[in-house]
Amino acid sequence: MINDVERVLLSEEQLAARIAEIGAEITADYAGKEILMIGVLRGAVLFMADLARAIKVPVAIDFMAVSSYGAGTSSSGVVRILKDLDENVEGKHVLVVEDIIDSGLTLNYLVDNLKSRQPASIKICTLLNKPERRKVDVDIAYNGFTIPDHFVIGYGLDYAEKYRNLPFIGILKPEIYQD
Ligand SMILES: O=P(O)(O)OC[C@H]1O[C@H](OP(=O)(O)OP(=O)(O)O)[C@H](O)[C@@H]1O
Ligand SMILES: Nc1nc2[nH]cnc2c(=O)[nH]1
Repeated sequence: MINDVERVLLSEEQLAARIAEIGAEITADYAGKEILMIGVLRGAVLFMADLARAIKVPVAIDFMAVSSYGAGTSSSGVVRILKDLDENVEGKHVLVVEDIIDSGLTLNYLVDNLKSRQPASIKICTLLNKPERRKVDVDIAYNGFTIPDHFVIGYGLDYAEKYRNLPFIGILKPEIYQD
């Protein structure tokens, strides 16, 4: 698995340090409130688990699964809800947690969908942001790292369901996906 990595973009230590910072920022911004964190399966799971523990106000957790990528490396633009929330978001302070925002198509669809359910507030937190590939505007409240346009894997992010358990964010060797 490690031999498929061209280079480490963000080390385990860099990820932990930045997540501690974002957690402190979110804790201050939501003082006196409760957060409903909505994780976008499956990539956001590792980030969400670490971020939740860095936040000191009460956090409830729910998940949505949407599909836009299949096994390829770019978004089709067609977003489907594969799993909806278990919680009602009406009147809640929703924090949508993503691993990466690339074209923005997934989040754009998801946020519109969630807004129609009348949360008290809705904000987006992403670990990684790839602005070079943006197709639609996304309003990001908390951004871990802005990264260049490489296909990255690890710390939740996959290629064809592999590499999610790498503890760092790495750049995948192009020959792995350019057959
Ligand atoms: O900004 P976009 O171009 O829409 O891309 C971002 C989306 O792509 C990835 O999900 P993916 O569909 O690969 O599913 P996964 O999280 O299960 O790996 C990522 O987790 C985001 O949800
Ligand atoms: N694994 C992975 N998924 C993505 N979805 C959008 N961009 C990326 C990326 O660079 N890596």
